[in-house]
Amino acid sequence: MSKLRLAVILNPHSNRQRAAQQAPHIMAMLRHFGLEASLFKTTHVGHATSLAQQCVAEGRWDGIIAAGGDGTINEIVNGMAGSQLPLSFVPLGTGNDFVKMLKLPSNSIVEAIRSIANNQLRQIDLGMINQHWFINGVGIGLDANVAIEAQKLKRIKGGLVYIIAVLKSILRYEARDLLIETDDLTLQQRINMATVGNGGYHGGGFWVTPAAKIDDGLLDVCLTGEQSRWSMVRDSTRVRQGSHGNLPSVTMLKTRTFKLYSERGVPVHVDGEVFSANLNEISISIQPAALTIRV
Ligand SMILES: Nc1ncnc2c1ncn2[C@@H]1O[C@H](COP(=O)(O)OP(=O)(O)OP(=O)(O)O)[C@@H](O)[C@H]1O
Repeated sequence: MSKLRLAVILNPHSNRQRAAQQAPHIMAMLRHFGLEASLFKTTHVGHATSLAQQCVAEGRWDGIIAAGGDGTINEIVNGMAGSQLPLSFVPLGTGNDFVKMLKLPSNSIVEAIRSIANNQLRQIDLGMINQHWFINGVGIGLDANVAIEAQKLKRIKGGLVYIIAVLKSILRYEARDLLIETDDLTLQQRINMATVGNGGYHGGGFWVTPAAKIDDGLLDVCLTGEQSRWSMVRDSTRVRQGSHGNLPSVTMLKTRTFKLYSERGVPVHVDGEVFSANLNEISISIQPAALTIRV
């Protein structure tokens, strides 16, 4: 069998610039496992989408490898939509929430590349929000506000950014009155946070939608109603373990479509990146078996 020819799209900016140093190691490991690969580094926001579009159009690749975090995977998926080209993953991000669904032997670069070389293909679902693809999930409300606050803190480095962003959001974010429509329900509720997942892990390892499967043709939704600031902090350990489903403030749902209306507007993140600071209408659907992956 001839060698697989793979295009590696690497975001050197992932995990606070640490991904940049991994490029030589990744290329050496790909060669070691008998794969032929070329490296394309992103130079700006949105670049991974145009690189993926270019790879699809060229027609000379057997697959693309997303080397970065969830935001990079999202950009690549948006450049590959509709193509049959398989996508693989070398996790280099901060949260790496999507790849947690793939149950790779460990989170190491070598194991990720070993599994790519095994050449097992599978079909997975993708989500779509207002005409934009997502692979892992959409966060609406407080957690999207955290992403917005973190973006504002450009001058502060390291994990402190997230601690400040979380504290500011818990202290200042106000729950919104939302109208939500799913396949079988219409709800009118004051909501602090809504997570719509294809994958199960969000916000850097929180198991918010623990029943999610990436190939079941369904979205998993977790709605959190208005609650005191103290109970938000207290319940966060339950969310990490995925055991928050029966808390009184939490509603879990499965659906194919999810529509939301908010008069005041809500902040939204998609696959961990800020999507909008204020949306009044959101329409989300699941597209079954929309992406082929090689993992
Ligand atoms: N050269 C670049 N300079 C600045 N930003 C970039 C560059 N290339 C890509 N980006 C942006 O970096 C964003 C974040 O990257 P990514 O999600 O891979 O890392 P992360 O945030 O550390 O990981 P995770 O999302 O898994 O927590 C991407 O959405 C992309 O728009």
